[in-house]
Amino acid sequence: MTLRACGFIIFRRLAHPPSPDNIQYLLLQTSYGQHHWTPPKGHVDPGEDDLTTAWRETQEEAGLGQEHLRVVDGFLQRLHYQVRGKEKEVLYWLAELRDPGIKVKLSDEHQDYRWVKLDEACRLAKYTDLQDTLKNVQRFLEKAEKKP
Ligand SMILES: Nc1nc2c(ncn2[C@@H]2O[C@H](COP(=O)(O)OP(=O)(O)OP(=O)(O)OP(=O)(O)OC[C@H]3O[C@@H](n4cnc5c(=O)[nH]c(N)nc54)[C@H](O)[C@@H]3O)[C@@H](O)[C@H]2O)c(=O)[nH]1
Repeated sequence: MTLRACGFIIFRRLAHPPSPDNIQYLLLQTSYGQHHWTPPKGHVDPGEDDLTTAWRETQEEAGLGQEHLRVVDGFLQRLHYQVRGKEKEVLYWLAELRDPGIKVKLSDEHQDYRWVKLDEACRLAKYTDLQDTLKNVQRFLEKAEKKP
């Protein structure tokens, strides 16, 4: 059976420098395994719908809820990779931190977090599919800004 996880790619915009250089992404580092970096996400509980999972995991792992985040319409990315011989599907929605000063609160599952620009986010997220997803987000945001 395919493993399934859902989460949010979360970004914030700082007041300076001018856009798009002010866009930073939130990555969390696991406190277990290879200490890898990903956006907040986690396994779908039995009977739970995907978006509910994304919100629950984001609240549990980063302390961020609907009062802190604004979902960006029109973006949903699916990743497929293998974990210990099993297929895994991960769905990421996109959300912006409403107030860039809001603090992240980690759970025991993570040991560190960083707000980083695209280049550094791609360096931390060492998987090509996740790097491509982050690049897609950046393009998506830059295109949205150019719309009248
Ligand atoms: N002690 C211990 N405990 C673990 C371990 N493992 C899990 N636990 C427990 O599970 C709970 C987590 O539950 P949730 O939060 O609900 O689930 P998720 O958020 O889904 O978390 P996972 O960590 O299960 O899943 P992934 O992030 O998907 O990593 C799995 C593998 O895939 C690779 N990988 C990661 N991302 C990408 C990508 O974007 N692209 C590609 N291509 N590959 C990627 C990565 O290299 C890794 O080897 C924890 O509380 C622990 O109790 C472990 O190794 N040791």
